[in-house]
Amino acid sequence: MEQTEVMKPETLDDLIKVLHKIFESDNINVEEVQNIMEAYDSNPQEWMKFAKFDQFRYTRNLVDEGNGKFNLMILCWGEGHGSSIHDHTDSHCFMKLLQGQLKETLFEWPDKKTCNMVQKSQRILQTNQCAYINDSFGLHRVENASHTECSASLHLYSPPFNTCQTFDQRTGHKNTVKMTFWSKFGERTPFETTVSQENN
Ligand SMILES: N[C@@H](CS(=O)O)C(=O)O
Ligand SMILES: [Fe+2]
Repeated sequence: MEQTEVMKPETLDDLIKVLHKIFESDNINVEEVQNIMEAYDSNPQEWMKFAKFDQFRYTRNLVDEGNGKFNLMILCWGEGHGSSIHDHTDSHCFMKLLQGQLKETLFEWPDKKTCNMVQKSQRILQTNQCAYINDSFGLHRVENASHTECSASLHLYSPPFNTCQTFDQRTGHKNTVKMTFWSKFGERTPFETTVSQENN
């Protein structure tokens, strides 16, 4: 597939503009998106207004709805916060570190007969790095393993989705959970719509 030359987005707004352009097409070049997201140098001044932390669990903060083609959000991870093992509902998932580090652990889909969860690999993502996953790669769990620093990550999901499956590491049993936003466009989401968040 043709890849337009990688230009460097100078700001988060710039990055969002480029992403809109790329996602006008129905054929997504994963490497191109990954390169563009990685090329943006995280500047906390530009994304601070979206980054709302919670004391107890990681938060999902919607930044842009990508003309219906993608959801762009900032996830805020306090010390020790992590997600459960989960899938990505057949979507593309790009995850760029804006601040701190995150540990990503990959798992195979549970064995149909034994329900065993097999760990495939583990890596530490550094600031500005952009990782990619979809369901064909397997499942993952993401954690801020630091006890002293918080982390923030920019996630792009295409197409957008609002439920996923989570898996119990010991039994391989799965649950469908609703995913909600802690804030949208910098404004805290009203309480009623956030109580069912369960993916952490
Ligand atoms: N996929 C997760 C975050 S992560 O652990 O990759 C979510 O959207 O909440
Ligand atoms: Fe994920």
